[in-house]
Amino acid sequence: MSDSLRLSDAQQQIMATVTDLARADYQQHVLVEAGAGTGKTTTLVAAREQVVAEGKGVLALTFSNAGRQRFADVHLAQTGRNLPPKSVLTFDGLAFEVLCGAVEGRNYSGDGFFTREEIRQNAINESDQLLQLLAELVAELNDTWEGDIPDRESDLIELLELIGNARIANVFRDPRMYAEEDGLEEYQEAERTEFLASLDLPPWFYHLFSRFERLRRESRHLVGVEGAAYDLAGDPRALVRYVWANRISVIMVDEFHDTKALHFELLNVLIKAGCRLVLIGDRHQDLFAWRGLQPFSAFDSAAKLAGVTTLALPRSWRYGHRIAQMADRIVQRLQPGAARITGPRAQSGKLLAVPDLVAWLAQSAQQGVALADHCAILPTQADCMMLQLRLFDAGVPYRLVERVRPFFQGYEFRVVRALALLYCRRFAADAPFHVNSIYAVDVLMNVPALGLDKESRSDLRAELGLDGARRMDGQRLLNADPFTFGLVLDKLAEFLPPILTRAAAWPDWLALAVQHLQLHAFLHQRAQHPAAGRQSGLLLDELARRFSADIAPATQIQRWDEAVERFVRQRTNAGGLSLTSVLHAKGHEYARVLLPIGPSGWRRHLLQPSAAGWRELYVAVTRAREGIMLETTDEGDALAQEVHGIFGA
Ligand SMILES: Nc1ncnc2c1ncn2[C@@H]1O[C@H](COP(=O)(O)OP(=O)(O)OP(=O)(O)O)[C@@H](O)[C@H]1O
Repeated sequence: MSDSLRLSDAQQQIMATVTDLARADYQQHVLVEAGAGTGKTTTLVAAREQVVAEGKGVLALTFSNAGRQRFADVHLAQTGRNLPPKSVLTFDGLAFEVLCGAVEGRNYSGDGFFTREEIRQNAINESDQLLQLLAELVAELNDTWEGDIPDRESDLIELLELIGNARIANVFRDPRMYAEEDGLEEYQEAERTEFLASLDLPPWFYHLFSRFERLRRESRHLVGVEGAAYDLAGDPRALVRYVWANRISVIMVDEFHDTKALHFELLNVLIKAGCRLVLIGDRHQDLFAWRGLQPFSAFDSAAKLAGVTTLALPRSWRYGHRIAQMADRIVQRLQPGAARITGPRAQSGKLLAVPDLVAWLAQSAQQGVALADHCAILPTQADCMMLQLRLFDAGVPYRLVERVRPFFQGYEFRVVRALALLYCRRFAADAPFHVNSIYAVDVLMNVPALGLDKESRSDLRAELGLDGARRMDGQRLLNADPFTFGLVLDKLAEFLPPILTRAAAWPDWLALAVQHLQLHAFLHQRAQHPAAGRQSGLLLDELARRFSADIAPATQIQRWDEAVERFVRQRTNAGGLSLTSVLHAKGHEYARVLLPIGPSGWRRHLLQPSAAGWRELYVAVTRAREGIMLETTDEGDALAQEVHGIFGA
């Protein structure tokens, strides 16, 4: 334990209970419910040291890689030592260890999930192989589904993500999904379709999911780390062998709020293997509101375990009483009468509300204010795109955290760019050629309203060099030249609906194209969830508005390219503001958290409150150590009142 950190009484009580649990000769468990920033990870790391000192084998589990890294970092900071290998794993990481591991020449997995030879040859895992398997399956299924399943590489990556989420959510354990395809009565088929529609999933998704899972299991080489917990749930004895062989008797789960039914099944297996559980989490940080499914109540299930002691950590260390008050007001809306969240009075926390966040940031950047410890947190990635656009315009340097894409690589930007190119080629001077234009056209080719069949699409892709080999850095080697590119545009233009083949002035043509190519529907279908689909539509409108300026589209494209290049150069050496979505902000902390309260921000969370929405706002607010900064838009009394009600601003 580092000298600078003195554990509070509540933290010490947890330590003492964990020590008792490790020493006791009967099975006990501890469940700690605590608010954000109350020192959950800090306490768990300290408790782990104590259990190790008792001579017991302990395994710490988290859900995300970020959580695992944070656990390891806190351990290093507290003890000055690195954790021994494999002592903190994600659930999927543990499952992978178990399914691929062996002890004294015997696999943990009873039916020899992998042979030693396979492990030696490293034949396992590799998401590239998963992608290949999925690509083959999609190609096969598309014969039946007439090309409805999107099949570009980026689509396949998104489909893998969707399949991963479907696994965690265990949606296909729903009785409506059980029946085998061949034996389905008509009404069962209707029920299944309805269930899929209620999750906003297309009808082919069930077929894709179930066939993919079957193939993946059969091929055995293709178990990836991601989603491995799902496979392990089908082989519980392997898990028992693993903990016995490694003499693990205490399991600690950080981020317990992320436990889904699937993971709880594994925890039950661990209990049957004789392990004691130490579970710590914050029920309000469960953000897994995937497609409107009822979240699994891990805390309620854990509270019913035999021999469980429930404890709490009441006080935040991260932020002072002012931010604690905001967090508390959100929690009270989620769960009236919930235990109050408090923070030290001496550490007050700042609240600043400005009408234009971007202008404030631009001014601060000019005055040399370091923005590196500031993070703008938005509800979805699509919201991040909109803010990016504003930051980009104002020349404010920013850094994208985790999977947030630069807006100029998003579908919305690419599809509008491709339309501008088509217009140039058909009605104006020739279309400017640039590698980004090839990617843009590739997106447009997938718009269903254009009606390209699979063959035409793949011919055009081949002409653009999009099926070509990859370079070492994973980028494709695009070999199209301006001449071929022009021909591809001509061929693509043949698929335009008649109304778009008639000459019209530029911005009017663009508006017609957005409407007649049903681009909102296209983006909605590609979004991970409906809210993201709506935001994606707003971004499309905004980009279309920008491209509608009274300047020739060719000039506009060139200007964008120059601006993007400038921006990328500037970004590489700037310690700019971080920008992320709430999902990726989890587990991190920043000095200042910036929350835009506009249409592409937290507005709908305040005006159309829902439990999932409140949880997201709670996570965003509680990432702040020193202050919250709001961008308040003048959108009427109702919003102003809500902002006042939560933030006191
Ligand atoms: N006893 C203590 N004294 C001083 N600071 C502490 C103490 N316990 C925790 N902290 C500090 O409080 C902050 C939050 O701690 P920690 O990350 O462990 O909280 P958490 O509850 O796991 O957070 P989250 O809810 O975001 O996962 C850290 O900066 C940590 O160093």
